[in-house]
Amino acid sequence: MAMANLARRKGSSLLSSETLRYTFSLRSRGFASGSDENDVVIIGGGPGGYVAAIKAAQLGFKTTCIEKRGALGGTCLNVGCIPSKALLHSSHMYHEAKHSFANHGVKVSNVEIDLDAMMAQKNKAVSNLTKGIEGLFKKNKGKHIIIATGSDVKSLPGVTIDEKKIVSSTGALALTEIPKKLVVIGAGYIGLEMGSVWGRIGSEVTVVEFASEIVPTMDAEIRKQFQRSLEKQGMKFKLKTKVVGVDTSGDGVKLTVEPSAGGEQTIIEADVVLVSAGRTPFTSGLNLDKIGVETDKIGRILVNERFATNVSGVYAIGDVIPGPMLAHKAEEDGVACVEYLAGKVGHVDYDKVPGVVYTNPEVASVGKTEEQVKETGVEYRVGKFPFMANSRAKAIDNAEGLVKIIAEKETDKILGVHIMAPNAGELIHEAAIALQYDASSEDIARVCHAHPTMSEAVKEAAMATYDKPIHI
Ligand SMILES: Cc1cc2nc3c(=O)[nH]c(=O)nc-3n(C[C@H](O)[C@H](O)[C@H](O)COP(=O)(O)OP(=O)(O)OC[C@H]3O[C@@H](n4cnc5c(N)ncnc54)[C@H](O)[C@@H]3O)c2cc1C
Ligand SMILES: NC(=O)c1ccc[n+]([C@@H]2O[C@H](COP(=O)([O-])OP(=O)(O)OC[C@H]3O[C@@H](n4cnc5c(N)ncnc54)[C@H](O)[C@@H]3O)[C@@H](O)[C@H]2O)c1
Repeated sequence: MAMANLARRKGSSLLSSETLRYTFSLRSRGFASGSDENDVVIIGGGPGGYVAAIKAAQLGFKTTCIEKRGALGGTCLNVGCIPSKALLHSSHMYHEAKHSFANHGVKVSNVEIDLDAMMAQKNKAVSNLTKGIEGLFKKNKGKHIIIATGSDVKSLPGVTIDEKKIVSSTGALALTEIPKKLVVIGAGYIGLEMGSVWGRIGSEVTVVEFASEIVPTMDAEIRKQFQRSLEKQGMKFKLKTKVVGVDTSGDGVKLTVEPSAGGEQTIIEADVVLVSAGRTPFTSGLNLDKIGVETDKIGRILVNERFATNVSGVYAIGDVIPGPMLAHKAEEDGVACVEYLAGKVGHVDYDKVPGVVYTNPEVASVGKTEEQVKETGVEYRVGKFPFMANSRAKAIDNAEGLVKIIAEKETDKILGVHIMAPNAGELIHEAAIALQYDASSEDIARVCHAHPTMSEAVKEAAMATYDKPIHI
């Protein structure tokens, strides 16, 4: 019986070029069955790699996964999606207990944070899930080797990450004390999520952002409301500002900042600084230049629609190639890539990958922003519905946010959906399906939605797009 073969490599020395050459030779052999060789070797056990490995085994390939970390799951499970969502949930519960329970007639006194317990709960979630993948590997038999080396934190000139005073997201997920003053560099996904975690449990959070707005990729109207909401929660923003120097010689950190366009410098003091100004593809140690794999200016491996690089037999998926740096996108890449290898047709549409910022409220979107639609020159309609007019949101006293739908004027085909709500990350999937199947706003509006649910706001926004809503 074929057993799961999990080859792990610890330490910083990554895959040798020898292993990559080995991968080519396997591909050129055309996945001959009955041999002791692997059909598919996958480098990296993150969401891209481990999902590709499972799919490859399901499709009958002899597969091996090579992972340098001591656990599977990659950035996402070990130091990304999962631990951050664990801390977001714990800190949210604390915040609710302190600020919202009383409104619901629930009296609590002495609400306190036990940071060790909070971190232990996060660590438990991570280890359960990473072990779970090993279970999935065994269940799917076969030798599994996953390839997809993911991404790493993008460093900033003159800012050295020590994971103590100057931390990346990895350090921010494991602080042993609540910093009095946290400065976040970059108002993107990581900055706003981790800023929320520490802000909720007591840190004074200042976010320094180079651009003139937070999450520059977000629909502008939603973004403005989102920023106001975060400001109400106490987060401070310094937009159009860049960090030009960092001094860690004293007890804390002194950051020198100046306007992005240049100008007068000021000093911001912090106990901890989080560097969250983007991530960069991770290909260190792969000797890509030696084997001639083409990359773009920022180091992303270039692939065709079948995930093949310019070097025969070499494929790439996930954060290491162009496209949204998201776990679910990496998973879709993994499945599609292996399906192509099996002679089937794979499918990933990068224009329909949902994105979610897991703050409170959450902000979720799929498809185009209004600004992007405008740029295409297509005539469009916008329908909106505020949660203030949604009965479930009112019943639970959490009615911040809205649903916004953008549809082509002539055909009513939905082009983009943007939701700000406590559970926007769940609500967005109705819209993702609608976009995938080229639905019109009327299609959504005519589907019976259960009452009372937050999803009714999606239906009402759809009604507002092609006609009129009922409840406003
Ligand atoms: C703090 C944080 C929060 C995030 N939250 C979310 C979220 O909520 N939702 C979401 O969709 N995305 C989130 N992301 C992004 C998500 O983690 C990535 O998009 C996703 O992990 C990419 O998957 P991947 O398989 O391409 O790469 P990775 O998950 O980075 O996995 C690559 C793996 O390859 C291994 N590796 C690298 N080189 C070698 C080598 N030479 N040999 C062997 N192994 C190697 C690495 O050790 C790593 O385990 C978050 C990221 C961070 C940092
Ligand atoms: N909820 C999620 O799905 C989730 C959560 C965390 C991370 N991620 C993924 O991880 C990736 C990396 O996250 P991130 O927050 O580091 O990147 P990001 O791309 O989301 O945001 C980076 C921000 O930093 C700003 N910036 C860049 N250089 C700067 C500088 N020198 N000074 C000040 N600001 C600067 C950018 O304008 C941008 O707003 C994200 O793109 C996302 O794909 C996703």
